[in-house]
Amino acid sequence: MIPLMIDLAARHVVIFGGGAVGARKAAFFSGEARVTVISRSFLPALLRPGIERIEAECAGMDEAGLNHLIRDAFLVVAATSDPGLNDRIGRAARSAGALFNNADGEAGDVLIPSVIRGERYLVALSTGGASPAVPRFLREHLEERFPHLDTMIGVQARLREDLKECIGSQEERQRILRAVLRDPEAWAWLSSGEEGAYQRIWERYISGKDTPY
Ligand SMILES: C[C@@]1(CC(=O)O)c2cc3[nH]c(cc4nc(cc5[nH]c(cc(n2)[C@H]1CCC(=O)O)[C@@](C)(CC(=O)O)[C@@H]5CCC(=O)O)C(CC(=O)O)=C4CCC(=O)O)c(CCC(=O)O)c3CC(=O)O
Ligand SMILES: NC(=O)C1=CN([C@@H]2O[C@H](COP(=O)(O)OP(=O)(O)OC[C@H]3O[C@@H](n4cnc5c(N)ncnc54)[C@H](O)[C@@H]3O)[C@@H](O)[C@H]2O)C=CC1
Repeated sequence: MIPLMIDLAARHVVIFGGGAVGARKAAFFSGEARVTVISRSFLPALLRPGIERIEAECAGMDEAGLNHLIRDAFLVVAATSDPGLNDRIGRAARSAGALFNNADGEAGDVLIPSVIRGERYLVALSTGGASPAVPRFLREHLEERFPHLDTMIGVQARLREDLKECIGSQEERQRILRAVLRDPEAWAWLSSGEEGAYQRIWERYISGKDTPY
């Protein structure tokens, strides 16, 4: 499997199963795609505008019934508690040419990763299905460890432009950018905002006498 970033605006994502897993997948997609959840019951988290719901018992549904429900889907997610049903949904999705993610049953052709997203970055973590607790653990660890990552990216972006004006050697510029990333104090300064942190970093690494890198 390989990671891709896909623009789902105006795409239709059809999710089977209105439990905790179906609700999590719906929240994941509903910021961007049109989302329909099909289930015989729905958790309260799914009872909100922006998510279309179809109440249906799918166990006895024939292929034609399933095909009708996914007819214009770009991606189909099976998140019912019945792996046999999930696998049938997967076969229908494949024959309709839609991508398929299976929350429980035979693996589909799409896995949903843990995602850490800021204004200027996106990290997706996966174990390929081996241990879903690990991507979540890593997400929580990284969120806690780097609460100001967006600010650091802003500082780095500005620094790399400004360094081009005053330092001719690319190797030297690279060394400074990397030294800032490894400097615990630089990370601590970020909590006071981008401007203040930038000034202190500039002073330490460029205009000041102290060049610790
Ligand atoms: C294969 C995959 C299919 C798919 O859904 O795409 C899948 C499958 C299964 N997960 C199960 C259980 C758990 N899933 C989580 C958490 C997440 N699971 C997610 C993805 C995936 N889960 C895909 C592979 C991802 C990968 O590894 O790369 C995340 C990343 C994204 C998301 O779902 O939103 C999200 C974290 C989001 C976040 O918080 O950042 C936790 C942890 C927890 O919640 O604390 C547990 C309990 C602990 C455990 O069992 O590990 C079970 C039932 C096992 C059983 O019956 O015991 C199955 C079915 C099976 O294994 O057959
Ligand atoms: N992929 C993942 O990240 C995870 C997957 N799982 C697995 O995913 C499955 C779903 O988990 P939960 O949401 O916690 O289960 P749940 O039991 O809370 O929800 C299942 C949903 O599917 C619906 N459903 C079941 N059979 C149906 C049918 N015949 N027709 C229509 N709707 C039907 C139910 O009404 C319910 O809304 C479980 O098998 C679980 O082991 C569990 C944890 C994480």
